[in-house]
Amino acid sequence: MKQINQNSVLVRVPASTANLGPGFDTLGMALSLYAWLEISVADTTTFEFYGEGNEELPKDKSNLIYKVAQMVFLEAGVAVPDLHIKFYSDIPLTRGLGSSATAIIAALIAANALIDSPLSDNRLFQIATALEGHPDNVGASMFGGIVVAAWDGEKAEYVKLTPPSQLTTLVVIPEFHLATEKARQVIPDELEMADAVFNVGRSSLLVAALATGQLQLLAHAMQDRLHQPYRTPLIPGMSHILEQSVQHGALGVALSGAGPTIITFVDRDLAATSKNQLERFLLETLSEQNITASTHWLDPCNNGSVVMKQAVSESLQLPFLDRIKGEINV
Ligand SMILES: Nc1ncnc2c1ncn2[C@@H]1O[C@H](COP(=O)(O)OP(=O)(O)OP(=O)(O)O)[C@@H](O)[C@H]1O
Ligand SMILES: N[C@@H](CCO)C(=O)O
Repeated sequence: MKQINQNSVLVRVPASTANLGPGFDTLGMALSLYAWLEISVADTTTFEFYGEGNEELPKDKSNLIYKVAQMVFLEAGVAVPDLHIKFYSDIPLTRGLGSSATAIIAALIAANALIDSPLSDNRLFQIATALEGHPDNVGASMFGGIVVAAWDGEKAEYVKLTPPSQLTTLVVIPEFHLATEKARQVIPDELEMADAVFNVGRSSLLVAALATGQLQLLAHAMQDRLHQPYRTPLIPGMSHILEQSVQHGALGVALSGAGPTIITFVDRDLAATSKNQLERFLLETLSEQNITASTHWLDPCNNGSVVMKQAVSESLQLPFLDRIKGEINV
């Protein structure tokens, strides 16, 4: 068995929005909202979680982060150590911003870095895709930018695009949780050919529009008939937001991942008054349905996961995080 040379590793992983409308299980974009994971070799396995909802996560060896780290050690043929796991996340759980993908990617990258990275990034991506069941969130969280990916159940292939510099996003995050598993159950097993053609056209146009910076095409290109129509009953107010956001200043709009968060794509030079108007529209539409929500302006994040270079003695404490959030621009 190989030996572990480092004591501690800290990684930062961005949130992601999946599908971008028509690219179900295929398109993902990293967002400027982050989770941090620090793992250290320890005598017994212990956990510290910070961030909304994270204190509820299992704090034993059934925890996703612990189990995924073990997969890396096992595949690399390294003696499985006990770990001290510290996780801090600004990414809300079960809201459509890829929290499960960030946990998986963070665990894979941190565990691999702890043992001097014997597994390639591509291998980590393959493991992450198989664990998550689709490559869109994990690809974006790992590589950053916009990831276009296809998985056949065995192998995932992807291309990363740099998001257009004019593009920013406004997300509206409802207070309620919606597990991806539940939001996948409502999608039918079969599809009309006309709807399939509709989505192939929109998804292809969307990738071309994003690759060439033709943001005026987003309103058309972000339309979907594959999953959003079936998920609208799960999110009251969503159909009105999908229909009306462009009239309220957005370039395009989509359900973020499996929801309930809705993401609007916005020209970063849009006038401040129009930005405020869009924000009000989103919040008021949900409020009319008695849904409390918050809005956040999030830029696309072109960097994927990063192993932070910091002294091993520094730990993942909140004052430390405040400092790295302010100082490190990766
Ligand atoms: N840090 C973590 N440690 C352990 N489990 C986690 C962690 N983060 C997320 N999870 C698991 O992932 C679940 C959320 O995943 P889910 O796919 O339902 O939503 P999401 O990933 O936030 O949204 P989406 O996939 O739609 O973008 C949580 O309920 C929890 O079980
Ligand atoms: N593509 C996935 C993303 C959420 O994990 C879905 O829409 O179900």
